[in-house]
Amino acid sequence: MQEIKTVLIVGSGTMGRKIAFLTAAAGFDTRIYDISEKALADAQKGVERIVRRAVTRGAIAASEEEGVLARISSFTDMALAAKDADFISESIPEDPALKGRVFGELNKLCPAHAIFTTNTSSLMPSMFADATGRPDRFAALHFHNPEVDRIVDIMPHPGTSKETMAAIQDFVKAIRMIPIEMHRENPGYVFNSMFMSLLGSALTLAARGVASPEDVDRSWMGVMQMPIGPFGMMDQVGLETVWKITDYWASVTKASQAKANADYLKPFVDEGKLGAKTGTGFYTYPAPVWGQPDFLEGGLASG
Ligand SMILES: NC(=O)c1ccc[n+]([C@@H]2O[C@H](COP(=O)([O-])OP(=O)(O)OC[C@H]3O[C@@H](n4cnc5c(N)ncnc54)[C@H](O)[C@@H]3O)[C@@H](O)[C@H]2O)c1
Repeated sequence: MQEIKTVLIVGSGTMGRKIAFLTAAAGFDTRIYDISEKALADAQKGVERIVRRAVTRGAIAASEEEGVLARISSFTDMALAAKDADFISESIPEDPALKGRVFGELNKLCPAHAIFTTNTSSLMPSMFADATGRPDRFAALHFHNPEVDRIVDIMPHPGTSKETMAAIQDFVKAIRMIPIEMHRENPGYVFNSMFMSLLGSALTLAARGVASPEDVDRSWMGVMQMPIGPFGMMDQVGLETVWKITDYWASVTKASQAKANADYLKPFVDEGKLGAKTGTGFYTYPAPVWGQPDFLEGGLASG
């Protein structure tokens, strides 16, 4: 398997820029490709903030800051971005047709040895493996929040080669993350599959009017001794993302409760109440009540 020197990040949004930081910090020549100069300009500022936060929390030394930024270059020209790329990490919107089309274009422009990975949250790599044109060198490589945790899922589809899985494992270790090697496709990977069950159960309780989001969170936080509950977590993820995933799986599984849960989330999305990033979701930010010392007592105090 070819040595990996140059990593191409496709899509420079929330995830692409975080992954770009990881690969640049690990010493890889890192290219970011996006469709517009505006997206790349935003990403540049975003990466700078990520680098500064990494220095603050001690993930890299202040003296490394310039070197990390210098290893990252940005492109709107796919051919230039793809030239000599050894490893591709894709983080574009969650649409199998779009992902397949973009990988198909990349296949024509990237070297034959390059490995293709998708950071999809909820799609199966087999849905667009053939469209990549190199299914044996394609798998999902899924990050959670690399600024907070180091867990990364590697999920093959039935056509992924063993060599590709081994090369991805090595790459994950090289960027100082912890690989969770999956043996087969599974919606939600490992962590998210447990996590989505929790969020789904919490949504069901609220959507059916069994208990308020605050009390659902209190229950989870109080019993499990956790600093945040499922609705607080949904606000962190972004309610449009939670809605999209809930709605997508409701349509795939035809589960009526999942559809009711998606409908419960939709007004938040329509009103732009997307959670922590917009200042309002189930809670208001930057100081949500679930972070207050007396939150657990809240039920008693108000009741
Ligand atoms: N946000 C998360 O917490 C998270 C976590 C893990 C995985 N993911 C997955 O990562 C992927 C990206 O999510 P995100 O939150 O970073 O999205 P985002 O909307 O923040 O960013 C998507 C980026 O892709 C760009 N883009 C759109 N079409 C493109 C194209 N044809 N070619 C190149 N770039 C294009 C957009 O301009 C944007 O910069 C999704 O598949 C999502 O499911 C998200």
